[in-house]
Amino acid sequence: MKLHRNLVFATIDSLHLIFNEKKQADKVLKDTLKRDKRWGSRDRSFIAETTYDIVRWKRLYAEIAEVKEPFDRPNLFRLFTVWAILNGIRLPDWPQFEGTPTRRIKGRFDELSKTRKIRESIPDWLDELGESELGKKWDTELHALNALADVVLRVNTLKATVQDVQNALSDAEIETETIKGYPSALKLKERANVFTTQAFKDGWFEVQDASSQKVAEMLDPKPGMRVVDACAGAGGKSLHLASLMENKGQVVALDIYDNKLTELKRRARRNGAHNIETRHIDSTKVIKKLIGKADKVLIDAPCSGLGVLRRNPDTKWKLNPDFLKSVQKTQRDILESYSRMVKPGGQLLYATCSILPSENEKQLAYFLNSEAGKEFSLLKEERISPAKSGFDGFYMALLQKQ
Ligand SMILES: C[S@@+](CC[C@H](N)C(=O)[O-])C[C@H]1O[C@@H](n2cnc3c(N)ncnc32)[C@H](O)[C@@H]1O
Repeated sequence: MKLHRNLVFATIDSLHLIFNEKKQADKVLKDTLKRDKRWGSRDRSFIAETTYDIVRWKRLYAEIAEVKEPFDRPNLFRLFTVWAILNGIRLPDWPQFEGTPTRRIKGRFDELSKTRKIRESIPDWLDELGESELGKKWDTELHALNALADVVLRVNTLKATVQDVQNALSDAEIETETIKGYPSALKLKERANVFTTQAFKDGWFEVQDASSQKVAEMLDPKPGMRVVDACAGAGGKSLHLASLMENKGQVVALDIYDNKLTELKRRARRNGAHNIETRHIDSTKVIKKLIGKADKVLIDAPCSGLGVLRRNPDTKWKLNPDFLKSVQKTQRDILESYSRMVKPGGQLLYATCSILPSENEKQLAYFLNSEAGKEFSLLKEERISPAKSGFDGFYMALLQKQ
């Protein structure tokens, strides 16, 4: 692979914004990729994949390069150099790469890789937490969470069949395959930008990991029901619920952030999902009005996001113990308060994209022992292990109200 100056500089600029200015990686890349209209898909992939790689391996690379945050420009180049050497890429004759200690980099990589928290590039506190919560399993889960995520699509059955989407993408030279056990999922055989395809613009599919597709399926909403998606965000699950309900009945999508609901409405229009009503939670009244009114309630709770590190590697560097504590309190509050929206005989599904029992099983046990939880019993639960499934880490528990 030949390194091109403007692509490497764009990568370095992105890393500066992510590491030093603490900007969100996906937003930074979205802006960076708009910078030059002449960049083709390979150029864009180089910038995005290299940036994500260096974010993912920040600790390992920084220790190999012996550099500390905040990273000045020469140090960002040192991180890039480590990435290039470890990926077997020949360095061009640029001043930034003069005197690169190739053998030392490889030697330090071998030496430092003996220590898990450096090899897997994770902060000390998070490594200790993972081990204390998951024991021996942490080793394999952590390793799996550093792999590159597949691109998985969910076919919008309101508009197309799996075969329709496969054919349309194949015409655009994007090959896909079905995934056993996931009826609406298609996996890309090779990474590609699917957002520019006509099928996407026409709302035939959404990009949604296979594990995430299990959530709405486990809730199993029926046409005609009233289903509340209590933490709807930009609506990944709301759209899936609407399609499982064949546009009949009502999906009430709630969130505390109105801008996310605005995005949800835009996506719903593209998807032809007409039975979604958004409501911004701007006071407790919004929940009160829905008490005892829902056949099914989905709580796709805010969480650490530890199950989706492959997709959002910068979460490793953004998470901190205080945030974790506060999000766990939010999870308990939400379960207690939002469970009241379920009507007698209805169902509640609690889900997170975390693999930590303290956000999952333990929250559920706490809820079931609380006053609000006494009316509920556990029907089934599922933990999706990134190591075993190859997809995102998720937890979901389905509860029945008496
Ligand atoms: C895991 S994300 C939801 C993802 C979304 N369901 C999807 O499938 O695309 C959790 C959401 O909970 C929202 N949230 C945080 N605190 C909340 C609260 N107290 N009540 C409702 N939603 C909340 C966040 O804004 C975020 O959109």
